Amino acid sequence: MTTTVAPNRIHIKVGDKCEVLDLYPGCTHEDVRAILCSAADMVDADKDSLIKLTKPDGTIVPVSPFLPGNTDKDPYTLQVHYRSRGSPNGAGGGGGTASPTKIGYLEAKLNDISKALEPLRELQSFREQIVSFQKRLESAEKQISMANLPETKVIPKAIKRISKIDPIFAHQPKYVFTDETVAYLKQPSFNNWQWEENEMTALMEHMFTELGLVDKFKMELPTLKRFLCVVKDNYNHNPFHNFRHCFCVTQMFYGMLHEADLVSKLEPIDLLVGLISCIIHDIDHPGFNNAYQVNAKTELAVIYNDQSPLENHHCAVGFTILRNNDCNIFKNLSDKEYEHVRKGIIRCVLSTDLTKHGEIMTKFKAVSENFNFADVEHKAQLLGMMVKCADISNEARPADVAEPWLDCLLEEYFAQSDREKAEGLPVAPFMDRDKVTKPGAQVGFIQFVMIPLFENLARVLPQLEGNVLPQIRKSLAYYQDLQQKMAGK
Ligand SMILES: Nc1nc2c(ncn2[C@@H]2O[C@H](COP(=O)(O)O)[C@@H](O)[C@H]2O)c(=O)[nH]1
Ligand SMILES: [Mg+2]
Ligand SMILES: [Zn+2]
Repeated sequence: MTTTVAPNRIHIKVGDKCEVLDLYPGCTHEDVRAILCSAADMVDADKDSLIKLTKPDGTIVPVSPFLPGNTDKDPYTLQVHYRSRGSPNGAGGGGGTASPTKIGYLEAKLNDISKALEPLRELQSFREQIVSFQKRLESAEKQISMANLPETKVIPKAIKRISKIDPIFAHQPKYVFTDETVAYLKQPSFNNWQWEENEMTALMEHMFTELGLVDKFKMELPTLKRFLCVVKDNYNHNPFHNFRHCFCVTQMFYGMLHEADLVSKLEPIDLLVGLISCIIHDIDHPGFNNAYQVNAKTELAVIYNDQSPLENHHCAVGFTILRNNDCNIFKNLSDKEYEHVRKGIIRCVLSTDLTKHGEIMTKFKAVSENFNFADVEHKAQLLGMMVKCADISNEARPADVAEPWLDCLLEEYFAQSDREKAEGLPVAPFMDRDKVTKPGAQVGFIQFVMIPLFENLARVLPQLEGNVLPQIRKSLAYYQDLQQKMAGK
Protein backbone atom coordinates (compact mmCIF):
# COMPACT_ATOMS: atom_id res chain seq x y z
CA MET A 1 0.00 0.00 0.00
CA THR A 2 1.32 3.47 -0.85
CA THR A 3 1.10 6.15 1.84
CA THR A 4 0.73 9.73 0.61
CA VAL A 5 1.95 12.41 2.97
CA ALA A 6 1.13 16.04 2.20
CA PRO A 7 4.17 18.29 1.84
CA ASN A 8 4.56 21.66 3.54
CA ARG A 9 4.24 24.14 0.66
CA ILE A 10 6.22 27.36 0.80
CA HIS A 11 6.30 30.26 -1.62
CA ILE A 12 9.51 32.21 -2.04
CA LYS A 13 10.77 35.16 -4.02
CA VAL A 14 14.36 35.05 -5.35
CA GLY A 15 15.30 38.25 -7.13
CA ASP A 16 12.31 38.86 -9.39
CA LYS A 17 11.21 35.26 -9.78
CA CYS A 18 8.74 33.38 -7.59
CA GLU A 19 9.09 29.71 -6.66
CA VAL A 20 6.87 27.17 -4.98
CA LEU A 21 8.76 24.58 -2.93
CA ASP A 22 7.45 21.48 -1.21
CA LEU A 23 9.10 20.34 2.03
CA TYR A 24 8.29 16.72 2.73
CA PRO A 25 7.98 15.26 6.23
CA GLY A 26 11.28 13.72 7.23
CA CYS A 27 13.41 16.18 5.27
CA THR A 28 16.39 17.51 7.22
CA HIS A 29 17.83 20.94 7.84
CA GLU A 30 20.46 20.17 5.19
CA ASP A 31 17.76 19.14 2.66
CA VAL A 32 15.98 22.46 3.19
CA ARG A 33 19.22 24.39 2.73
CA ALA A 34 19.95 22.45 -0.47
CA ILE A 35 16.46 23.08 -1.86
CA LEU A 36 16.72 26.80 -1.10
CA CYS A 37 20.19 27.02 -2.66
CA SER A 38 18.87 25.33 -5.81
CA ALA A 39 15.94 27.72 -5.97
CA ALA A 40 18.47 30.57 -5.80
CA ASP A 41 20.50 28.93 -8.61
CA MET A 42 23.38 28.55 -6.16
CA VAL A 43 23.77 24.82 -5.83
CA ASP A 44 27.48 25.24 -5.12
CA ALA A 45 26.78 27.21 -1.92
CA ASP A 46 28.24 25.24 0.98
CA LYS A 47 27.26 24.81 4.62
CA ASP A 48 29.00 28.05 5.60
CA SER A 49 27.00 30.11 3.13
CA LEU A 50 24.44 32.44 4.59
CA ILE A 51 20.83 31.66 3.73
CA LYS A 52 18.36 34.30 4.77
CA LEU A 53 14.56 34.03 4.53
CA THR A 54 12.47 37.05 5.38
CA LYS A 55 8.73 37.59 5.60
CA PRO A 56 7.21 40.58 3.72
CA ASP A 57 7.33 42.57 6.99
CA GLY A 58 11.11 42.02 7.19
CA THR A 59 11.06 39.43 10.01
CA ILE A 60 13.78 36.79 9.61
CA VAL A 61 12.46 33.22 9.49
CA PRO A 62 14.81 30.46 10.73
CA VAL A 63 15.64 27.95 8.02
CA SER A 64 14.42 24.59 9.29
CA PRO A 65 12.43 21.57 8.14
CA PHE A 66 9.51 23.12 10.02
CA LEU A 67 9.28 26.34 8.03
CA PRO A 68 5.72 27.60 8.32
CA GLY A 69 3.79 27.25 5.04
CA ASN A 70 2.65 30.44 3.29
CA THR A 71 0.85 31.57 0.14
CA ASP A 72 1.81 33.42 -3.03
CA LYS A 73 0.34 36.54 -1.38
CA ASP A 74 3.00 36.58 1.37
CA PRO A 75 6.07 34.87 -0.10
CA TYR A 76 9.35 34.70 1.81
CA THR A 77 12.24 36.60 0.25
CA LEU A 78 15.27 34.36 -0.16
CA GLN A 79 18.88 35.55 -0.18
CA VAL A 80 21.89 33.26 -0.40
CA HIS A 81 25.42 34.59 0.12
CA TYR A 82 28.58 32.59 -0.32
CA ARG A 83 30.52 32.65 2.93
CA SER A 84 33.20 30.04 2.53
CA ARG A 85 36.66 31.41 1.79
CA GLY A 86 37.21 28.45 -0.52
CA SER A 87 33.98 28.85 -2.50
CA PRO A 88 34.32 29.25 -6.26
CA ASN A 89 32.91 32.76 -6.32
CA GLY A 90 34.63 34.12 -3.20
CA ALA A 91 32.80 36.06 -0.50
CA GLY A 92 29.92 38.42 -0.99
CA GLY A 93 27.31 36.55 -3.04
CA GLY A 94 26.50 36.69 -6.73
CA GLY A 95 25.25 33.92 -9.01
CA GLY A 96 26.83 30.48 -9.38
CA THR A 97 28.50 29.26 -12.58
CA ALA A 98 25.92 29.02 -15.35
CA SER A 99 25.63 25.47 -16.58
CA PRO A 100 26.34 23.33 -13.48
CA THR A 101 23.94 25.49 -11.42
CA LYS A 102 21.23 25.18 -14.05
CA ILE A 103 21.72 21.42 -14.13
CA GLY A 104 21.69 21.40 -10.35
CA TYR A 105 18.52 23.44 -10.32
CA LEU A 106 16.82 21.06 -12.74
CA GLU A 107 18.09 18.10 -10.76
CA ALA A 108 16.62 19.59 -7.61
CA LYS A 109 13.29 20.13 -9.36
CA LEU A 110 13.36 16.58 -10.71
CA ASN A 111 14.13 15.42 -7.23
CA ASP A 112 11.04 17.25 -5.92
CA ILE A 113 8.87 15.60 -8.54
CA SER A 114 10.35 12.18 -7.95
CA LYS A 115 9.82 12.66 -4.23
CA ALA A 116 6.15 13.36 -4.89
CA LEU A 117 5.76 10.28 -7.06
CA GLU A 118 7.77 7.68 -5.16
CA PRO A 119 6.14 5.75 -2.35
CA LEU A 120 7.41 7.66 0.66
CA ARG A 121 8.32 4.68 2.79
CA GLU A 122 10.58 3.21 0.15
CA LEU A 123 12.36 6.50 -0.34
CA GLN A 124 12.75 7.03 3.38
CA SER A 125 14.21 3.60 3.89
CA PHE A 126 16.62 4.15 0.98
CA ARG A 127 17.69 7.46 2.47
CA GLU A 128 18.26 5.88 5.85
CA GLN A 129 20.43 3.22 4.27
CA ILE A 130 22.54 5.92 2.60
CA VAL A 131 22.82 7.92 5.84
CA SER A 132 23.80 4.81 7.76
CA PHE A 133 26.37 3.86 5.09
CA GLN A 134 27.76 7.41 5.11
CA LYS A 135 28.13 7.33 8.89
CA ARG A 136 29.92 4.00 8.81
CA LEU A 137 32.20 5.30 6.09
CA GLU A 138 32.94 8.46 8.10
CA SER A 139 33.62 6.41 11.18
CA ALA A 140 35.97 4.08 9.30
CA GLU A 141 37.75 7.06 7.73
CA LYS A 142 38.09 8.68 11.13
CA GLN A 143 39.57 5.55 12.61
CA ILE A 144 42.06 5.28 9.78
CA SER A 145 43.06 8.93 10.03
CA MET A 146 43.29 8.70 13.83
CA ALA A 147 45.48 5.65 13.53
CA ASN A 148 47.91 7.69 11.43
CA LEU A 149 48.15 10.54 13.89
CA PRO A 150 51.44 10.56 15.77
CA GLU A 151 49.85 12.16 18.85
CA THR A 152 46.45 13.29 20.18
CA LYS A 153 45.38 16.70 18.96
CA VAL A 154 42.50 18.30 20.76
CA ILE A 155 43.70 21.84 21.23
CA PRO A 156 45.67 22.44 18.00
CA LYS A 157 42.39 22.78 16.10
CA ALA A 158 41.64 25.93 18.11
CA ILE A 159 45.16 27.23 17.67
CA LYS A 160 45.01 26.65 13.94
CA ARG A 161 41.91 28.79 13.67
CA ILE A 162 43.43 31.53 15.82
CA SER A 163 46.24 31.83 13.30
CA LYS A 164 43.61 32.77 10.70
CA ILE A 165 42.25 35.53 12.81
CA ASP A 166 43.47 38.67 11.11
CA PRO A 167 41.92 38.17 7.66
CA ILE A 168 38.58 37.31 9.29
CA PHE A 169 38.80 40.16 11.75
CA ALA A 170 39.60 42.70 9.06
CA HIS A 171 36.11 42.14 7.59
CA GLN A 172 34.17 42.78 10.77
CA PRO A 173 31.71 45.60 10.14
CA LYS A 174 31.14 48.25 12.79
CA TYR A 175 27.71 48.20 14.39
CA VAL A 176 25.71 50.89 16.14
CA PHE A 177 22.61 49.69 17.96
CA THR A 178 19.53 51.78 18.69
CA ASP A 179 18.45 52.61 22.25
CA GLU A 180 15.50 50.23 21.76
CA THR A 181 17.82 47.35 20.84
CA VAL A 182 20.17 47.84 23.79
CA ALA A 183 17.19 48.06 26.17
CA TYR A 184 15.60 44.95 24.58
CA LEU A 185 18.92 43.09 24.94
CA LYS A 186 18.40 43.21 28.73
CA GLN A 187 15.08 41.36 28.46
CA PRO A 188 14.84 37.57 28.90
CA SER A 189 12.27 37.64 26.06
CA PHE A 190 14.91 38.84 23.52
CA ASN A 191 14.43 37.27 20.08
CA ASN A 192 17.74 35.76 18.97
CA TRP A 193 16.61 34.70 15.49
CA GLN A 194 16.79 38.07 13.78
CA TRP A 195 20.56 38.58 14.19
CA GLU A 196 23.43 37.43 12.06
CA GLU A 197 26.64 36.12 13.61
CA ASN A 198 28.63 39.37 13.38
CA GLU A 199 25.72 41.26 14.88
CA MET A 200 25.64 38.81 17.78
CA THR A 201 29.36 39.31 18.50
CA ALA A 202 28.76 43.07 18.42
CA LEU A 203 25.85 42.69 20.87
CA MET A 204 28.11 40.67 23.17
CA GLU A 205 30.77 43.34 22.94
CA HIS A 206 28.10 45.83 23.98
CA MET A 207 27.37 43.72 27.09
CA PHE A 208 31.03 43.99 28.20
CA THR A 209 31.01 47.75 27.76
CA GLU A 210 27.61 48.27 29.34
CA LEU A 211 28.55 46.22 32.41
CA GLY A 212 31.67 48.37 32.84
CA LEU A 213 34.03 45.40 32.31
CA VAL A 214 36.00 47.02 29.49
CA ASP A 215 36.90 49.97 31.72
CA LYS A 216 37.34 48.04 34.95
CA PHE A 217 39.67 45.40 33.50
CA LYS A 218 41.36 47.73 31.00
CA MET A 219 40.37 45.60 28.03
CA GLU A 220 41.54 46.83 24.64
CA LEU A 221 38.53 46.93 22.32
CA PRO A 222 40.33 45.29 19.34
CA THR A 223 41.39 42.46 21.69
CA LEU A 224 37.81 42.00 22.90
CA LYS A 225 36.49 42.04 19.32
CA ARG A 226 39.13 39.52 18.27
CA PHE A 227 38.38 37.28 21.24
CA LEU A 228 34.67 37.23 20.40
CA CYS A 229 35.36 36.67 16.72
CA VAL A 230 37.66 33.70 17.40
CA VAL A 231 35.15 32.26 19.86
CA LYS A 232 32.48 32.52 17.16
CA ASP A 233 34.72 30.73 14.65
CA ASN A 234 35.38 27.93 17.11
CA TYR A 235 31.70 27.08 17.56
CA ASN A 236 30.74 24.37 15.10
CA HIS A 237 27.77 24.57 12.74
CA ASN A 238 25.70 22.04 14.69
CA PRO A 239 21.91 22.25 14.55
CA PHE A 240 21.75 23.15 18.28
CA HIS A 241 25.21 23.52 19.85
CA ASN A 242 26.29 26.43 17.68
CA PHE A 243 27.27 30.06 18.13
CA ARG A 244 23.63 31.19 18.26
CA HIS A 245 23.10 28.94 21.31
CA CYS A 246 26.21 30.53 22.87
CA PHE A 247 24.70 33.96 22.21
CA CYS A 248 21.33 32.96 23.70
CA VAL A 249 22.91 31.61 26.88
CA THR A 250 25.05 34.73 27.28
CA GLN A 251 22.09 37.01 26.59
CA MET A 252 19.86 35.17 29.13
CA PHE A 253 22.61 35.46 31.75
CA TYR A 254 22.89 39.19 30.96
CA GLY A 255 19.08 39.51 31.06
CA MET A 256 18.92 37.84 34.49
CA LEU A 257 21.69 40.14 35.81
CA HIS A 258 19.52 43.11 34.95
CA GLU A 259 16.21 41.53 35.89
CA ALA A 260 17.50 40.74 39.40
CA ASP A 261 19.51 43.96 39.74
CA LEU A 262 22.71 41.97 40.25
CA VAL A 263 24.94 44.58 38.66
CA SER A 264 24.82 46.47 41.95
CA LYS A 265 25.00 43.37 44.17
CA LEU A 266 27.89 41.49 42.53
CA GLU A 267 31.48 42.61 41.94
CA PRO A 268 32.63 43.32 38.34
CA ILE A 269 34.88 40.24 38.58
CA ASP A 270 31.81 38.06 39.27
CA LEU A 271 30.06 39.48 36.21
CA LEU A 272 33.19 38.75 34.17
CA VAL A 273 33.30 35.12 35.37
CA GLY A 274 29.62 34.57 34.51
CA LEU A 275 29.75 36.23 31.11
CA ILE A 276 32.91 34.43 29.90
CA SER A 277 31.58 31.11 31.22
CA CYS A 278 28.45 31.51 29.10
CA ILE A 279 30.48 32.58 26.06
CA ILE A 280 32.81 29.57 26.05
CA HIS A 281 30.46 27.02 27.64
CA ASP A 282 29.87 24.90 24.48
CA ILE A 283 32.78 25.99 22.28
CA ASP A 284 33.89 23.40 19.69
CA HIS A 285 30.97 21.13 20.67
CA PRO A 286 31.07 18.22 18.22
CA GLY A 287 27.26 17.74 18.17
CA PHE A 288 27.45 14.42 20.04
CA ASN A 289 26.97 14.37 23.80
CA ASN A 290 29.09 12.97 26.64
CA ALA A 291 27.33 9.60 26.54
CA TYR A 292 28.34 9.22 22.90
CA GLN A 293 31.91 10.35 23.64
CA VAL A 294 32.24 7.73 26.36
CA ASN A 295 30.44 4.89 24.55
CA ALA A 296 32.29 5.51 21.28
CA LYS A 297 35.57 5.86 23.20
CA THR A 298 36.39 9.08 21.39
CA GLU A 299 39.62 10.99 21.78
CA LEU A 300 37.89 13.50 24.08
CA ALA A 301 36.65 10.74 26.38
CA VAL A 302 40.12 9.22 26.52
CA ILE A 303 41.85 12.54 27.21
CA TYR A 304 39.43 13.47 30.00
CA ASN A 305 39.06 9.95 31.45
CA ASP A 306 35.29 9.96 30.78
CA GLN A 307 34.87 12.86 33.27
CA SER A 308 32.66 15.53 31.63
CA PRO A 309 34.74 15.28 28.43
CA LEU A 310 32.78 17.98 26.59
CA GLU A 311 32.71 20.54 29.39
CA ASN A 312 36.44 20.01 30.05
CA HIS A 313 37.08 20.45 26.34
CA HIS A 314 35.03 23.68 26.17
CA CYS A 315 37.13 25.12 29.02
CA ALA A 316 40.39 24.01 27.44
CA VAL A 317 39.53 25.52 24.06
CA GLY A 318 38.30 28.76 25.68
CA PHE A 319 41.48 29.20 27.71
CA THR A 320 43.64 28.28 24.71
CA ILE A 321 42.10 31.18 22.82
CA LEU A 322 42.77 33.43 25.79
CA ARG A 323 46.45 32.39 25.83
CA ASN A 324 46.87 34.10 22.49
CA ASN A 325 48.03 37.64 23.21
CA ASP A 326 45.82 39.14 20.47
CA CYS A 327 42.74 37.63 22.12
CA ASN A 328 43.75 37.87 25.77
CA ILE A 329 41.15 40.14 27.35
CA PHE A 330 42.57 39.12 30.75
CA LYS A 331 46.04 40.49 30.07
CA ASN A 332 45.60 43.48 32.41
CA LEU A 333 44.23 41.44 35.32
CA SER A 334 46.51 40.93 38.34
CA ASP A 335 47.72 37.38 39.00
CA LYS A 336 45.27 37.10 41.88
CA GLU A 337 42.36 38.31 39.72
CA TYR A 338 43.32 35.91 36.91
CA GLU A 339 43.50 32.98 39.32
CA HIS A 340 40.04 33.84 40.68
CA VAL A 341 38.55 34.28 37.20
CA ARG A 342 40.04 31.05 35.85
CA LYS A 343 38.84 29.02 38.84
CA GLY A 344 35.36 30.56 38.62
CA ILE A 345 34.98 29.98 34.88
CA ILE A 346 36.11 26.35 35.09
CA ARG A 347 33.64 25.75 37.90
CA CYS A 348 30.74 27.37 36.00
CA VAL A 349 31.41 25.56 32.71
CA LEU A 350 31.82 22.20 34.44
CA SER A 351 28.53 22.84 36.25
CA THR A 352 26.70 22.73 32.89
CA ASP A 353 27.18 18.93 32.74
CA LEU A 354 23.65 17.81 33.63
CA THR A 355 24.96 14.69 35.39
CA LYS A 356 26.09 17.10 38.15
CA HIS A 357 22.62 18.68 38.38
CA GLY A 358 21.36 16.98 41.57
CA GLU A 359 24.51 17.71 43.54
CA ILE A 360 24.56 21.40 42.48
CA MET A 361 20.84 21.79 43.32
CA THR A 362 21.27 20.35 46.82
CA LYS A 363 24.28 22.54 47.63
CA PHE A 364 22.54 25.69 46.41
CA LYS A 365 19.37 24.92 48.37
CA ALA A 366 21.52 24.83 51.49
CA VAL A 367 23.27 28.19 50.87
CA SER A 368 20.04 29.87 49.77
CA GLU A 369 18.76 29.58 53.37
CA ASN A 370 21.13 32.36 54.44
CA PHE A 371 22.55 33.65 51.16
CA ASN A 372 25.23 36.30 51.61
CA PHE A 373 26.43 38.43 48.66
CA ALA A 374 29.68 39.06 50.56
CA ASP A 375 30.47 35.33 50.73
CA VAL A 376 32.80 34.21 47.91
CA GLU A 377 31.59 30.58 47.99
CA HIS A 378 27.92 31.66 47.94
CA LYS A 379 28.58 33.88 44.93
CA ALA A 380 30.45 31.10 43.11
CA GLN A 381 27.45 28.82 43.58
CA LEU A 382 25.06 31.56 42.46
CA LEU A 383 27.05 32.08 39.25
CA GLY A 384 27.09 28.33 38.56
CA MET A 385 23.31 28.19 38.99
CA MET A 386 22.79 31.21 36.74
CA VAL A 387 24.94 29.75 33.97
CA LYS A 388 23.06 26.43 34.28
CA CYS A 389 19.71 28.23 34.09
CA ALA A 390 20.83 30.30 31.11
CA ASP A 391 22.05 27.13 29.39
CA ILE A 392 18.64 25.46 29.43
CA SER A 393 16.53 28.62 29.20
CA ASN A 394 14.99 28.34 25.74
CA GLU A 395 11.53 27.65 27.15
CA ALA A 396 11.82 30.81 29.26
CA ARG A 397 11.47 32.74 26.00
CA PRO A 398 8.24 33.40 24.06
CA ALA A 399 6.94 30.36 22.14
CA ASP A 400 7.88 31.69 18.69
CA VAL A 401 11.48 32.08 19.86
CA ALA A 402 11.62 28.85 21.86
CA GLU A 403 10.01 26.37 19.48
CA PRO A 404 12.60 26.50 16.65
CA TRP A 405 15.22 25.68 19.31
CA LEU A 406 13.40 22.46 20.12
CA ASP A 407 13.46 21.54 16.42
CA CYS A 408 17.21 22.21 16.39
CA LEU A 409 17.77 20.13 19.53
CA LEU A 410 15.79 17.19 18.16
CA GLU A 411 17.63 17.39 14.84
CA GLU A 412 20.93 17.07 16.70
CA TYR A 413 19.59 14.30 18.96
CA PHE A 414 18.31 12.32 15.95
CA ALA A 415 21.62 12.66 14.11
CA GLN A 416 23.35 11.26 17.19
CA SER A 417 20.94 8.36 17.68
CA ASP A 418 21.09 7.49 13.94
CA ARG A 419 24.83 7.29 14.25
CA GLU A 420 24.65 5.26 17.46
CA LYS A 421 22.34 2.79 15.72
CA ALA A 422 24.72 2.57 12.76
CA GLU A 423 27.69 2.03 15.07
CA GLY A 424 25.90 -0.45 17.34
CA LEU A 425 26.16 1.85 20.39
CA PRO A 426 23.52 2.33 23.13
CA VAL A 427 20.76 4.79 22.16
CA ALA A 428 19.02 6.99 24.75
CA PRO A 429 15.21 6.84 24.25
CA PHE A 430 14.94 10.66 24.49
CA MET A 431 17.13 10.92 21.39
CA ASP A 432 15.48 8.23 19.31
CA ARG A 433 13.42 9.54 16.36
CA ASP A 434 11.14 6.50 16.68
CA LYS A 435 10.27 7.31 20.30
CA VAL A 436 10.36 11.10 20.73
CA THR A 437 7.56 13.63 20.28
CA LYS A 438 7.94 17.36 20.81
CA PRO A 439 5.56 17.53 23.83
CA GLY A 440 7.09 14.31 25.16
CA ALA A 441 10.54 15.91 25.01
CA GLN A 442 9.41 19.08 26.78
CA VAL A 443 6.88 18.10 29.47
CA GLY A 444 9.28 16.07 31.62
CA PHE A 445 12.24 18.38 30.97
CA ILE A 446 10.35 21.55 31.91
CA GLN A 447 8.55 19.95 34.86
CA PHE A 448 11.41 18.05 36.46
CA VAL A 449 14.57 19.91 35.39
CA MET A 450 13.81 23.46 34.33
CA ILE A 451 11.17 24.60 36.82
CA PRO A 452 12.89 23.14 39.93
CA LEU A 453 16.18 24.72 38.77
CA PHE A 454 14.72 28.19 38.18
CA GLU A 455 12.63 27.98 41.38
CA ASN A 456 15.75 27.10 43.35
CA LEU A 457 17.56 30.12 41.86
CA ALA A 458 14.51 32.29 42.59
CA ARG A 459 15.01 31.60 46.32
CA VAL A 460 17.93 34.06 46.04
CA LEU A 461 16.72 36.01 43.00
CA PRO A 462 12.95 36.40 43.64
CA GLN A 463 12.68 38.79 40.65
CA LEU A 464 12.67 35.70 38.40
CA GLU A 465 9.10 35.10 39.60
CA GLY A 466 8.15 38.29 37.73
CA ASN A 467 9.14 37.71 34.12
CA VAL A 468 10.92 34.41 33.75
CA LEU A 469 9.12 31.66 35.69
CA PRO A 470 5.61 32.57 34.41
CA GLN A 471 6.79 32.08 30.80
CA ILE A 472 8.31 28.68 31.68
CA ARG A 473 5.06 27.58 33.35
CA LYS A 474 3.16 28.78 30.27
CA SER A 475 5.38 26.61 28.04
CA LEU A 476 4.76 23.62 30.30
CA ALA A 477 0.97 24.14 30.10
CA TYR A 478 1.21 24.45 26.30
CA TYR A 479 3.12 21.17 25.90
CA GLN A 480 0.95 19.34 28.45
CA ASP A 481 -2.12 20.39 26.49
CA LEU A 482 -0.52 19.32 23.21
CA GLN A 483 0.46 15.98 24.71
CA GLN A 484 -3.14 15.34 25.77
CA LYS A 485 -4.46 16.33 22.36
CA MET A 486 -1.99 13.98 20.66
CA ALA A 487 -3.11 11.18 22.97
CA GLY A 488 -6.69 11.92 21.82
CA LYS A 489 -7.93 12.98 25.27
N1 LIG B 1 14.28 18.20 26.30
C1 LIG B 1 14.97 19.34 26.36
N2 LIG B 1 16.28 19.32 26.71
C2 LIG B 1 16.92 20.49 26.76
C3 LIG B 1 16.31 21.71 26.47
N3 LIG B 1 17.23 22.71 26.61
C4 LIG B 1 18.36 22.11 26.98
N4 LIG B 1 18.20 20.78 27.07
C5 LIG B 1 19.18 19.77 27.47
O1 LIG B 1 20.10 20.35 28.33
C6 LIG B 1 21.41 20.27 27.80
C7 LIG B 1 22.08 21.58 28.14
O2 LIG B 1 23.43 21.50 28.08
P1 LIG B 1 24.32 21.95 26.82
O3 LIG B 1 25.54 22.54 27.46
O4 LIG B 1 24.55 20.72 26.04
O5 LIG B 1 23.61 23.00 26.02
C8 LIG B 1 21.21 20.07 26.30
O6 LIG B 1 22.24 19.36 25.69
C9 LIG B 1 19.95 19.25 26.28
O7 LIG B 1 20.25 17.91 26.50
C10 LIG B 1 14.94 21.69 26.10
O8 LIG B 1 14.29 22.73 25.83
N5 LIG B 1 14.33 20.50 26.06
MG1 LIG C 1 27.43 21.94 27.16
ZN1 LIG D 1 24.79 24.82 26.12
